[in-house]
Amino acid sequence: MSPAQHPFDAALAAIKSLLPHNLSEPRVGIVCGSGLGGLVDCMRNVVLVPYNKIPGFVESTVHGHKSSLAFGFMGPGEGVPVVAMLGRFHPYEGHQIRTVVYPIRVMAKLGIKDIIITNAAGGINPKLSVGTIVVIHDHLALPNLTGLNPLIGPLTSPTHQRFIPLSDAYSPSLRRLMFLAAHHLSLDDSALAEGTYAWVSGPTYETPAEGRFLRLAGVDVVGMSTVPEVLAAREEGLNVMALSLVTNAVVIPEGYRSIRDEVNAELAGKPMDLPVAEVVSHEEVLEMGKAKGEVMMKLVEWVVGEIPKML
Ligand SMILES: O=P(O)(O)O[C@@H]1C[C@H](O)[C@@H](CO)O1
Ligand code: HPA
Repeated sequence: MSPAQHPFDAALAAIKSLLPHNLSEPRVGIVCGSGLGGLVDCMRNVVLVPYNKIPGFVESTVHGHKSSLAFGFMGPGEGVPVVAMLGRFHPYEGHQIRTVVYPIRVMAKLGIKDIIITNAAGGINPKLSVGTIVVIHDHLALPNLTGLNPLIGPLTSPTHQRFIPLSDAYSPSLRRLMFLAAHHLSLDDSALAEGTYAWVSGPTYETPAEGRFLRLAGVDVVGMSTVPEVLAAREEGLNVMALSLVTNAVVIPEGYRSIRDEVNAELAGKPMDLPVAEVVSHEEVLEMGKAKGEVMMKLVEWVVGEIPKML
């Protein structure tokens, strides 16, 4: 790469050199969360571009995340040209926050106008069941509040605004389409919910106290991704929809668990029968992604088919 060349130009040139012309101008971008790479199965004429062929991209090191962009068509008829990230980058992998959002910027420069960002998340709101898909309408980004914001630093384009409002970050039109999709697919009301996503850095899952704190803060689901991508997408001027699949429950059951009470009850000859807190694992997260991925896939496919009719 010549020093005068902008890094985005190198990435765009590498991608385009590997694509047939009809796939090189995608309209919609999709980010596949943990266990949700099956979304590629509803794309046609798929061409994969491995991340290691794209300057500026790194590899995803997380199990369940591949490392390719998938280009293809989705939806009825000719279909809508889409690009899907099979595998994302998380700051906890050791990637710089700018690297984490770099693919979003590249997809924007390829011409996408709308982006659907998916993730696996822990349920904080006890009303949400494992397997529910949550349409995110707001977020609480603890790392942003303490200085890890992907938009810190020099602007990456002279057309970007320095200060980005987030009151309208999650497109009401796209969210509306999602609920129409659920109706169209005759899904139960409980299959699709709305809620606030908390971004935490990970890679540790929440302690019970952190779970309670997030609940008190009005959070519905918690995860380790998505928000940096949303911020970059908004800076790039994209319409954003973000979806969480609830893969596990975070909040511990009421009444759990005083060891002193337990010991005293045992000593009094009346052992307590208390529930044991769930211990979450990434394997469980991936399994739920596979089990419910098909519902997510059908919803996303329907929405993508409708997007060109939106304007
Ligand atoms: O990439 P996402 O947010 O879908 O993955 C979630 C958060 C962590 O990366 C991982 C924890 O199991 O799943
Ligand atoms: N916490 C944070 N991130 C997650 C979780 C969780 O419980 N489940 C899936 N991603």
